[in-house]
Amino acid sequence: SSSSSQSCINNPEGPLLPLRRHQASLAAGLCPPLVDDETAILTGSWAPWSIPPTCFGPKKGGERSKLCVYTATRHWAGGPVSVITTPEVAANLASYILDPGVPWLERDRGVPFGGEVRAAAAAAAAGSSEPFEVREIPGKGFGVVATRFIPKNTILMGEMPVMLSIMEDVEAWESRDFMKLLHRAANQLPRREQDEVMGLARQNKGYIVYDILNTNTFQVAVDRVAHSGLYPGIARINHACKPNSFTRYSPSTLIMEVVSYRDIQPGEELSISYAPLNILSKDRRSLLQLWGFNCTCSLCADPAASKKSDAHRSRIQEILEDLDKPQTRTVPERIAADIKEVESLTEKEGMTAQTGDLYGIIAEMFLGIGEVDMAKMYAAVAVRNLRHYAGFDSERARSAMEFLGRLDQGERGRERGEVGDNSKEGNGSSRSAAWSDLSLFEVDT
Ligand SMILES: C[S@@+](CC[C@H](N)C(=O)[O-])C[C@H]1O[C@@H](n2cnc3c(N)ncnc32)[C@H](O)[C@@H]1O
Repeated sequence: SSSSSQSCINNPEGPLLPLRRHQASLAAGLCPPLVDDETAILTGSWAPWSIPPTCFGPKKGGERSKLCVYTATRHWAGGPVSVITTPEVAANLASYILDPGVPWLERDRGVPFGGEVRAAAAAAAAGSSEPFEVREIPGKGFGVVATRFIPKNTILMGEMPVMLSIMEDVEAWESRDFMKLLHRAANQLPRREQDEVMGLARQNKGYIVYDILNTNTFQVAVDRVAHSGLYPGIARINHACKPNSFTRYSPSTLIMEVVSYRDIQPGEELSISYAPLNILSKDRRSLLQLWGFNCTCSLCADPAASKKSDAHRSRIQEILEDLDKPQTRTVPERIAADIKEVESLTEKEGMTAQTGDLYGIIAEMFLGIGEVDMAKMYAAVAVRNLRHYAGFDSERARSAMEFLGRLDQGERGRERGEVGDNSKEGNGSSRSAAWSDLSLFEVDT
């Protein structure tokens, strides 16, 4: 077992290590080297970072590792990035900064990475202008407006972060040290990106770089550790409760993409939801306060509209609970009615982007009553949906694909007579042993 669980102090199983060449070095017992302020002095080397890192230790008596700022002036797509993180995360990130294996990833994804990334990476392939532009929007500062018709499911932007800043356990370090690192992270960027970052919206609350990050970042997983990621182009897109676009993040490339959620007409402002799509209006309102503005969408501001929407959302919850009841599961008509209602409600609420999880739950429910073919059908829908809305290499899509894979394997095993017949009819309470350990929603460790 020791060969399969070769472990480095940093996380060798993280999403940042899918490449064969990394597996080979892990097997050879080579972990990516840790780089911090001290190793930089001792070895005279801090590759792939362009500048030796600056670090601070944890609060007095703290157990946590150092916190450092790392800047690379040219990552694989051509741009710069400053990262405030631990030496462990930085070590796993290092080779990805140079080469995440994009052709290999694009084959899996089936679509090339879009927009700015391609432009930056290829630099050559100039060409058609973007179908949108940044404009001033009354009451909102700037915003992004479509200049041409944009069909549904168009990849509008694909961007690498210019700053990443760790979000987990931040109390482990002195906040004044953190602020110094933020300041350095911005200052170490080339002039153009520095100006771009400093020109972004802020709320005039507290220290300036901190304020800018608070107002503009997305939470992203870097080596499975939560960071806030700053994507300056995408940061110009304003919030709407029923948005016309959505974002998806690729943990193996760090790319954030903006994709149209429906057809968009010229002159229409591009919008994304800053809050999860499925929450109730009071939670949405208080969440949006974090960005320092009052939500004026009808879902927030119009009592009748938000009441109706909240009722739909609560009903969706109820249906999911109903599907979980053994007495529902013995009545095919009731299952069918539940699924139909849930589909109609999510459609009404503009929550199609979240139905991947829903279909996953339905697939598990069918598996639980031994309806393997139905389980497979819904699992396949979940996979398709999650790959599109959450991203082809997202954790959610990955676990859905694994679930589907295990269903297929179980099926083949069953054909070979290795496990008993699962397709018992009628008896909703007996969850066949052969399937019982399958679950789509495993907690990530
Ligand atoms: C990520 S920025 C979006 C771009 C920003 N409007 C700008 O000028 O760069 C977030 C900030 O935009 C403003 N904003 C975003 N969505 C808004 C909305 N629906 N209504 C009013 N202001 C909004 C808020 O000031 C918020 O703090």
